[in-house]
Amino acid sequence: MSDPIDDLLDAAESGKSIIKNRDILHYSYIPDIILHRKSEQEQVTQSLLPILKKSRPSNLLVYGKPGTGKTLVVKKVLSKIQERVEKSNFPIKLIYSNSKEETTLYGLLVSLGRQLGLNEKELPSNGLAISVVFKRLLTKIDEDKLNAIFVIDEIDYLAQLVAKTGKDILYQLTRANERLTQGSLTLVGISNDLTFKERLDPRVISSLGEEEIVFTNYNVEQIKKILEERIHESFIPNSIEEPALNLIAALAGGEHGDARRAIDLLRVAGELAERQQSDKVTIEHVREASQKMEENKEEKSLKSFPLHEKLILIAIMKANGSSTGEIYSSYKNLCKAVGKDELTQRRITQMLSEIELSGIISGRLIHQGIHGRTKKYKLTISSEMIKKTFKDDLSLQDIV
Ligand SMILES: Nc1ncnc2c1ncn2[C@@H]1O[C@H](COP(=O)(O)OP(=O)(O)OP(=O)(O)O)[C@@H](O)[C@H]1O
Repeated sequence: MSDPIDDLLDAAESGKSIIKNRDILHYSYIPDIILHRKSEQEQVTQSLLPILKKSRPSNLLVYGKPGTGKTLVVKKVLSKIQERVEKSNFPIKLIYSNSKEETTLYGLLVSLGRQLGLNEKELPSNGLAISVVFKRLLTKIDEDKLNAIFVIDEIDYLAQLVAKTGKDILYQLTRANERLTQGSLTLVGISNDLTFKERLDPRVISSLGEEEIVFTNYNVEQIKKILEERIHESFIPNSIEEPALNLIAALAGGEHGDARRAIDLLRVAGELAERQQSDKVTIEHVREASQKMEENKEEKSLKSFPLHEKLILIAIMKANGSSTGEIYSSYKNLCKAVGKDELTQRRITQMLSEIELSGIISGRLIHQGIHGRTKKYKLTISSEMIKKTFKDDLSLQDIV
């Protein structure tokens, strides 16, 4: 009898492999050529260039929709500067951190501190006041006479973390130079939320946005060129059918030209083709990949909801298209079934609007004559998806 594991391993060893270098399809890969971003590369370089001349660059804000190459361009400019400063003995520190990878402001500051060279003893991973952590970062810059550039990716997320603690750390970061006697600190913020600035303190806006660069959206043709370049490096020749390539470009380029989505689609479609032992990626592989990615996204977003939001979603699933009042009574029953105290109707109404923003449900206002108006909600995803995802949740297993 054949062994199912051996069968698969044999197929993988002897079978067709159309992807010749998987790493090139990873989101962190920095390609040699960055297409369609000449002026953005020039602008970021111009802005950071003073550091090579031993003076402090202005703080910089880089904006643009997701997947428009912001991180890629900034990282590439930093690595080129790094190559050059390694040859000189001017103490420059280029530090990159992503706010989304840290759940607390403390964690983010510690990650910056570690990259500055502060160890656990000099900067413990917890237990200090934020102001003390911040002071230790500045003292390190000062004592070592460092010229530091802090790149903070997804800075809009940091702004949210800061808002939660009520500390004006962003303001302090942007104005750190006033507290340094030696060395300097420049802040480069990257944001894909174009409206995030509107929520900041005006003092922060003026110091953080000393310079601003906006990354425009890629169009479908540009996405196609980026894909062709990547395919050339990562796949064996002639392994992507032209209609498949066009479909990836159209799917990723349709909304706002998201190069990350395009490359992810390409990778997933390539993997599906390999798994099916096909020697070409076809339009069907791309469709399947797109569906799979969409499902993963929905599943991830469903899993991230807190318990009461999940209960609301189950309530809607049970009576799709029902009114706020009906959802509320069904939700109350579910709370009883899982042994949790119910929240107020007012809070649930508010939560419904928040969930609607995520796109998982959609609401429609219904006028009921003399009875006023109510909002009816329905799921935009399948109830199977909700069942499948929540079945893994011990506290929800019995009610889905
Ligand atoms: N012009 C380009 N040429 C080649 N690859 C690109 C280009 N622009 C983006 N990419 C690739 O697309 C992916 C997303 O790019 P990047 O991370 O820079 O986007 P971003 O604008 O920072 O997005 P986000 O705001 O979501 O972080 C990366 O894998 C990157 O290599």
